Amino acid sequence: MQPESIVQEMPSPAAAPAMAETVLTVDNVSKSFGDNHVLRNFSLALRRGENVVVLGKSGSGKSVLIKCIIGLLLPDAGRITVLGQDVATLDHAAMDRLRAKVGFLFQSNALYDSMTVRDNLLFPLRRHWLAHGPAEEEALVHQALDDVGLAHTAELLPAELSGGMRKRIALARTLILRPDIILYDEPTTGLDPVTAREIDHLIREVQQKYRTSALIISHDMNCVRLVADRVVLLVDGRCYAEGTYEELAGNADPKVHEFFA
Ligand SMILES: Nc1ncnc2c1ncn2[C@@H]1O[C@H](COP(=O)(O)OP(=O)(O)OP(=O)(O)O)[C@@H](O)[C@H]1O
Repeated sequence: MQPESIVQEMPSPAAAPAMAETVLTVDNVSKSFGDNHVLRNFSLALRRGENVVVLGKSGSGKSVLIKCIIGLLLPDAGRITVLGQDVATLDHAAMDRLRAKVGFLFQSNALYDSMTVRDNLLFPLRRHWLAHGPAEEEALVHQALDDVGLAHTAELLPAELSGGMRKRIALARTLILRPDIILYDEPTTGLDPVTAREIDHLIREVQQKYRTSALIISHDMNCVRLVADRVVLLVDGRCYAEGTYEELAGNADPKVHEFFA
């Protein structure tokens, strides 16, 4: 019989004082839809400056997990803490303030097609009242575009950009708010292999430049290998295994091995 999980009991953030500050904890979260028990006592911790990839098969609950983290779904049990705040206790205004510190890179990029790149970047800035006047806005737009290597694209429309460029602009729109945490939903899906690797490197550059923490959902094993400091395997609703890419790649457990075969 297969074990339910090969992970040791997750250490609570308080029990890991030697590690960097924990910026996000998912603590024994369960979420079901009727008889479909998607998350079952799932736990993970994300530390400052760390990239954690959640790896799971299609339908394993990765999107449900992200939705619980950003407060779009309410867990049936367990607790999610983001930057020290219990997500379940936040009212709309507090959740909105928290979302300014947690960037979310949608798989679809979710750019506004009718707006220029500049206006796409200004949108979150103005929504969260984070810039003071046109000169500061312009400087922030320029810095964010420079960070993703697309300083010359401010006047272009999303339709005038390649898929990889749109992904970079979506990341710039996230970066402009200087988030503490970035949640990446399948960041390389739909991109050709060369462009996908460029995005992987950009994810690493952002991590190193701004010391952001990132939770990344990905099926792309090259992406996982390149961006993950730690990989969490979501199997049967649980954290089945966790470790570095190399540790898990060398794990002989069949449920772990099939991801790396
Ligand atoms: N709002 C909802 N109502 C009912 N069931 C849902 C809802 N959202 C998700 N589910 C179910 O939860 C399960 C996990 O879905 P989820 O989208 O999280 O999977 P995933 O791991 O992100 O898959 P993929 O990699 O294919 O995107 C699926 O069985 C799905 O049908």
